[in-house]
Amino acid sequence: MIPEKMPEWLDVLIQRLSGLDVFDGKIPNHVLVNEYEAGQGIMPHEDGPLFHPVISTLNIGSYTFLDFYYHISDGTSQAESCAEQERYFMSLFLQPRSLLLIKSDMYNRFLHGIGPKTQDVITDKIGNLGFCDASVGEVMERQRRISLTIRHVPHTLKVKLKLGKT
Ligand SMILES: O=C(O)CCC(=O)C(=O)O
Ligand SMILES: [Fe+2]
Repeated sequence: MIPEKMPEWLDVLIQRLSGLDVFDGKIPNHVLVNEYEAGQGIMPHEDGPLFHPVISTLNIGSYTFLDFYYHISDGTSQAESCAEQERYFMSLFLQPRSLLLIKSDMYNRFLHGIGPKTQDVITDKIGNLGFCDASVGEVMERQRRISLTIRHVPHTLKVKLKLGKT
């Protein structure tokens, strides 16, 4: 990764996050902005070793659900199946204006993804339901959502990127 100066509006957020001391004293240097219209999701994946050991996501706009799945190589009976549905572990309810931190087992042992849905029915498979403004059986409509995934990349190149005139 080639380092570039953060836009000021992101710098403000990064400073506030750094103050929470969730990055082990490091200053986050990588931000991914994703936009989802209702019905758009992201396939189950792992973020890999580059961003290990913690990723943080600020949720803006709509709520969504982040779904967790066993790795095929996990060694548990659920993981033996290749079918996504059977490898499903649980979901987290991501509320608007909330901050999500993924680390430890949730980073290492599970894939995460967002289903391409426009509507959700709240179930008891939601790990953080007790902390959310939602109850089992409730039906919710997804709207446009923007996520800022803020991470620290340990190894960056020591060159500056020059765009435009040479
Ligand atoms: O939008 C999100 O909350 C998840 C994004 C994500 O998992 C990723 O970009 O790796
Ligand atoms: Fe991810």
